[in-house]
Amino acid sequence: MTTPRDNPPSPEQIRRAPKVLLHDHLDGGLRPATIVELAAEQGYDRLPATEAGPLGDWFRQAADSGSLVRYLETFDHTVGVMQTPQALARVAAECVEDLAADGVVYAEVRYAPEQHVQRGLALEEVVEAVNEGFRRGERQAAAAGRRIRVGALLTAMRHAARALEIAELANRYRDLGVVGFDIAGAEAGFPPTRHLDAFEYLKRENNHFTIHAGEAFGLPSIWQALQWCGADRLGHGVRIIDDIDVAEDGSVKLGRLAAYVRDKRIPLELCPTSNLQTGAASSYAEHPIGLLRRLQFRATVNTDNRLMSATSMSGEFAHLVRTFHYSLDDMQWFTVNAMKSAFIPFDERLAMINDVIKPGYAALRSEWLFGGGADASL
Ligand SMILES: O=c1[nH]cnc2c1ncn2[C@@H]1O[C@H](CO)[C@@H](O)[C@H]1O
Ligand SMILES: [Zn+2]
Repeated sequence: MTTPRDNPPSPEQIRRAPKVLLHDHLDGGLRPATIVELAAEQGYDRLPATEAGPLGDWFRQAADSGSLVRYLETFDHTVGVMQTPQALARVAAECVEDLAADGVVYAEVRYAPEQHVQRGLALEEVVEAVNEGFRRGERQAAAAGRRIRVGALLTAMRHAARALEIAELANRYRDLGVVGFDIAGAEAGFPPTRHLDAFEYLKRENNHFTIHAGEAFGLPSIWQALQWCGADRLGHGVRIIDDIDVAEDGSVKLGRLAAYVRDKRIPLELCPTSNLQTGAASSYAEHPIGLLRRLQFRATVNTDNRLMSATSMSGEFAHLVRTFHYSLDDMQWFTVNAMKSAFIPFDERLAMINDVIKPGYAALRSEWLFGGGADASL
C-alpha cells in the first residue's frame, strides 16, 4: 500500500527539510549583486557584466562548457573580488545566510587561501577573515530563527606547489574553525600524488582531508586519492561508476576498487548539476547517483558551486526527486550519510543526526496527518 508518506516531497518541504552540505566552494557561491558591489569597491574592472542579473546568467552559461578547465576559468572573476578581509568576511557571512535560508543545518565550505593573497594578505589573514564571516553568518541566521553550523576546509590548488604549506595552515587553525583540507583544480595531468607530502603530514597529525578525484579523470585518480594519499572522502568520485558493471538482466558486479569504496564506506561528495556542466555526466537520469544510491554506497548530495550552477541544496534535491522519485526517506538517507561523513567529532555528528536531522524529517513526514497545513514554522 502506498501512503501519503511515500509521496515525493513538495519544493517547500524540500527547502524546509534539514540538509547537510559537504562540498561547496566559497568562491563558487557568491551572490551576483555582491560581486558587482565588491568589484566597484576594489576597482576590479574585468567583470563580463556589470549588473547582477546578466552577470549571474554569464556565470551559469560560461560554466556550461562541458570542460572542467573552461568551467574553472570563471573563478577568475570571483577570486578577483575576494582580496580584502572585508570582502572575504562579507562573502563568507552571506554564504552562511544563504545556506541557512535554504534549510542547511551543517556545512563544510572550502576555498583556497593561496588564491586570496593577490593584494598582499597573509594566508593567516585570509583564514581569519573567512572565519569571522562564517561566525557572523551563523549569528545572523540564528537571529532569523535558523540554526546552522559551518566549518571551513582549506583547499590547495593541484597545479600549484603550496599544498604542504596549506596543509600546515589547516592544522594550525584546527579547532579554530577549520575542519579539514582538500585539493582542487584541473584534474587531468595533476595527479594527487604530486602532493603526497601534504597528505602524509596530515595523517601524522591525525587530521582529515578530502580530495577532488574521479570528476574529469577516472579510476586511476580515485585509486591514487585513496590508496596512495589516504583520502577520508572523495570530492565527486562519480567516475567510480567505471568500475561497476550492470548486465542486461540488471545484475551488478563491482570491480575491486568500487567494492573497496563501498565496503569501506568511503563518502562520495556527489554534485549532480556541476557534473552535467563539466561533462562528467550527460543528464540527471543518467547520473550515477541513482545507481550508487541503490547499491548503498556512502553517497551524499552537494552543490559544488551554487553561482556557476545556479543551484542550491534544495535545487539539487528537487532535480533528484523529479528524476528518481525520491521520498523524504531518501532525502534523510543522503543527509544522514553526509552527517556521518563530516569532519567534526563523532559525538557532535551523532547529536546532529539524532537531535536535528531525524526529528526534522519526522516532523515533515507527519504533516500529511494534519492535512498538510501543520507546523509551517519548521
Ligand atoms: O568541481 C571542481 N573541480 C575541481 N576544482 C574546482 C571545482 N570547483 C571549484 N574548483 C576550484 O577550487 C578552487 C577553490 O575553491 C576554485 O577557485 C576552483 O578553481
Ligand atoms: Zn568542487
